[in-house]
Amino acid sequence: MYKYLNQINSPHDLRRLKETEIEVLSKEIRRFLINSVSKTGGHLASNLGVVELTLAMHTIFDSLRDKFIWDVGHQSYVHKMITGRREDFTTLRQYKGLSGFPKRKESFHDHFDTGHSSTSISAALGMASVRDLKREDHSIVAVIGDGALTGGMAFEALNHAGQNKSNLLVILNDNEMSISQNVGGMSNYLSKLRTTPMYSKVKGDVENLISQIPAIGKTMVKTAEKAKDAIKYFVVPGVFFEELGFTYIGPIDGHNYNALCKALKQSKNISGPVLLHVLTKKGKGYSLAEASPHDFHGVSPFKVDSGKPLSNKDKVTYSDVAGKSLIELAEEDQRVVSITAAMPAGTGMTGFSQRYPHRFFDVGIAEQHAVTFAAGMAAEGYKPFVPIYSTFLQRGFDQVVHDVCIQNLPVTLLVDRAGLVGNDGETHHGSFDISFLSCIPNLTFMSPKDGKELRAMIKYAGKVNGPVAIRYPRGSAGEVASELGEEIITGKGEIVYEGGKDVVIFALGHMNDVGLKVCRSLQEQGIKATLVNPRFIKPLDEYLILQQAHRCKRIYTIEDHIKIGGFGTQVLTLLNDNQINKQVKIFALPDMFVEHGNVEILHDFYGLSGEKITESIIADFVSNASEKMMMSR
Ligand SMILES: Cc1ncc(C[n+]2csc(CCOP(=O)(O)OP(=O)(O)O)c2C)c(N)n1
Ligand SMILES: CC(=O)[C@@H](O)[C@H](O)COP(=O)(O)O
Ligand SMILES: [Mg+2]
Repeated sequence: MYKYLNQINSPHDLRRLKETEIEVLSKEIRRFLINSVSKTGGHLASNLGVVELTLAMHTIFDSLRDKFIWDVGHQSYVHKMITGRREDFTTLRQYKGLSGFPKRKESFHDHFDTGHSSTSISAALGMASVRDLKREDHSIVAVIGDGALTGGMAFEALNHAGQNKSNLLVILNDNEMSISQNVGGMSNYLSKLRTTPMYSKVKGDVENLISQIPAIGKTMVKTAEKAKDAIKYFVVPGVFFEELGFTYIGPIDGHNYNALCKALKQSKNISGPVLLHVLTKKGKGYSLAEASPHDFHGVSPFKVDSGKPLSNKDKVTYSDVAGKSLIELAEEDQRVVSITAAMPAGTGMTGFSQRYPHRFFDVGIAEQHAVTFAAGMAAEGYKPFVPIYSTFLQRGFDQVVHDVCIQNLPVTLLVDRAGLVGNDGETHHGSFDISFLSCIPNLTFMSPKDGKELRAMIKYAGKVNGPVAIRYPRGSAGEVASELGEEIITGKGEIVYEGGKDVVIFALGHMNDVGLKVCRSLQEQGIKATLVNPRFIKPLDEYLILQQAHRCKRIYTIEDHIKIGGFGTQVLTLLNDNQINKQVKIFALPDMFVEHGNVEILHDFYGLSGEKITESIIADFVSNASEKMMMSR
């Protein structure tokens, strides 16, 4: 079935194949990827686009000695396939299975872990600098997409690399797409490079030509220099990168294996940093993905013929609710705008962007900028909302502190993908936001138990004249009724289930679902439990928490977040400050990076499933009862 693919046991095997055989191999790789990812889910379109590029890199370089750094890393599947991990693709992104991103612990061919965007050039430059200090001579290659190039870190690194002068190859994989359509001035500049009449002109020819312009006399020299510069700007391809100190090669057809090999070889002989501009098609070889690369960027299992997902995708997600609620708010309040850092669809904002194109801003993969941009708008009297994944907000921490909260500006962070996200794993779980946000003065911080409450919280945020954050998870928000849900009052929680005084459970946000199951199971065992939805992480509903803590024998908290600095520790501090000396058990994630896998499996493993929590609470009651018996003897 896979004539040539089956012959590739290591990258060295590539060098035995002829050009025509590489062409067939490329098709086989694409067929393998489509079939395999259609069963497991994963990042498809980006990988289909880099087949020839990856093969050429492995032909010209030796990935055990030379170091490839894949930006974001979602396009590293082909690299994984030909570095001995093809068999593992049945387990892709599953619990204990193959990671969807490069992992140093997975293979000696992976030299740097990625997942968040725009880190590759910095990491590559760091490695190149050590190589130079040690006087070693291997190659370092960063592969960065046009989307990832919109991230500030990439520019910071280009700026440094141009001056540093270390030998370093940056391959710019330009497919004119981020997850959605790419945006920004750099993206426009790359489009111009694609269409320049100098398309394949080698820059040396042009520079030669320029150097032949005669310069006579002092004024003439100056004029000639100016003219040279002007000409250079018009005719030297990639002058932006050239001026930064890079040698620019390209653009090269990224699906032409021979041309790629030639350009990679050429780059090896150039001293200093080189930028190789490669043009590829996202989704190449799968017509549905070529036509709609956005839909096949990250997929759940799907039918290959139709491209339709296998499972029912009609569930309303928290992101959907956020998008709809923001449209409603924008209707009422002209000052409401929405800002995304390259995640319009993932954050549920497609509808908003269509409805209010002039009030919607996609700033590229630039979370820091997104937050400060929002602060600027807020300072001018607008009400910016920033829907952003919890994990990517980590990038914007200082901006939240320095630009939003110190000035007490009315920016609302819609912290999507809070808690464990599942298959993307440790780089993407949203398990730190409570720790890093709740310590910031002026911020109001909430978490809804369901979609209905999210809608109410967004409405409430619209009225707050200061910074607000609302955290909610990836996935289904349950049924969202058309009415708004209970009114949100600052610092007020609610009792969700009144079962009695043996146990009180404070469950944060979506963990109320679990909390409810636990209460019912405990009830069956004769343990009377009450469930409280605190709604607010900041300010805490101190009255309700203290009241319930006084009244109940045992106190538990549940959150989809790490324990350190989380919601439970704040409850603990409150009780301590109020001299309530009862034992509190915090159900939260441990102090470690949680691996990839299905969220239910992970929650169960880390003791956050209804079953595990119920068992643990019952065990407390049993051990307490036996302690009492021992003491009475
Ligand atoms: C800091 C950060 N923000 C957002 C993302 C989400 N994200 C993953 S891939 C991607 C688009 C990348 O586009 P590009 O680099 O051009 O790669 P392509 O998929 O087009 O090959 C985005 C926005 C991320 N991984 N990291
Ligand atoms: C690679 C990356 O960062 C994104 O593609 C991410 O995987 C999207 O996650 P969601 O599927 O939760 O939108
Ligand atoms: Mg791209």
